[in-house]
Amino acid sequence: MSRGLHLPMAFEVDLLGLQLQGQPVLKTLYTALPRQRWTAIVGPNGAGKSTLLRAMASLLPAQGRIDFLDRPLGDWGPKARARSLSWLGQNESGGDDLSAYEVVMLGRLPHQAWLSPPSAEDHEAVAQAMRQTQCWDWRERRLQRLSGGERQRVLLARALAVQAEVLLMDEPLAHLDPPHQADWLDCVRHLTAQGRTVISVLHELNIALQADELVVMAAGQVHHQGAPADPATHRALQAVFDDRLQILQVQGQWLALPFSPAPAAPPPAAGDLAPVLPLRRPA
Ligand SMILES: Nc1ncnc2c1ncn2[C@@H]1O[C@H](COP(=O)(O)OP(=O)(O)OP(=O)(O)O)[C@@H](O)[C@H]1O
Repeated sequence: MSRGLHLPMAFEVDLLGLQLQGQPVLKTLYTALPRQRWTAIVGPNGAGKSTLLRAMASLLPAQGRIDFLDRPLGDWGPKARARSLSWLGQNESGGDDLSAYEVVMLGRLPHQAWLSPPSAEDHEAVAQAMRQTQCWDWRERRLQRLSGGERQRVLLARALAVQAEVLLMDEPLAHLDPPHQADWLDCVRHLTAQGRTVISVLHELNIALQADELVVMAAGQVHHQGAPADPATHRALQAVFDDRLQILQVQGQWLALPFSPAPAAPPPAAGDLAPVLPLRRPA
């Protein structure tokens, strides 16, 4: 996705940099993320993926320009932004004493007036989101009593209950088993079919390769942006992962397989080279 294209964008990010505790974490960086699509942000550990996503969620101040739905992010009021932009963070803490239902209801706060009780519409949105992520059956259980994967499904339901136009998700598949990863994929496809936008940071490259668009990051910059089937995207992925990745197509689906370069064969020991001769009794 290059500068100057006038497709409708969920985000246009033109950064001069972002520092954390005096350390430059993001450098000069440009990316435009299309609306009604699923974009996956990938790259090695420490590339700056979460930092970029947090800057887009207004959780970190960045130097430069971030436009959200064609308006500068800073021009959005907190409530209007919270209704339009849903956030699922990485390893989120808090809410441990609340029931799963109460946690998901927190996603409805941007729709509620101060101190007013949840409306029928709020309860309906919560029930729908909890059924979608299959956590309705344990809605009465405290968050602290749930396994990592169960907890993640509750937090995902909270993000869905917002019913925002754009969803930002940092490592949404953390702790999810393969069937629930597949359910997450179905959920994302359902959201984009409804006209929503999903932007996710993912480590699971085989899942990321099913996105509509990939942003490949390395060392605080966008190294490449393109379609998952584009050979240039494959080359970029291989480059940022130090060529320790093979990208193959199996039954129409792109797969990324990590591999170790074969260790050099050790030189043979002298004894290994000696011909093995049949022993003969001397005549
Ligand atoms: N609060 C902080 N203060 C200083 N440096 C930080 C802080 N948070 C993160 N960093 C550094 O910023 C860099 C980018 O971190 P970030 O979490 O954005 O990377 P990432 O690509 O999401 O990594 P990962 O794949 O490991 O989750 C890392 O080198 C990290 O050590």
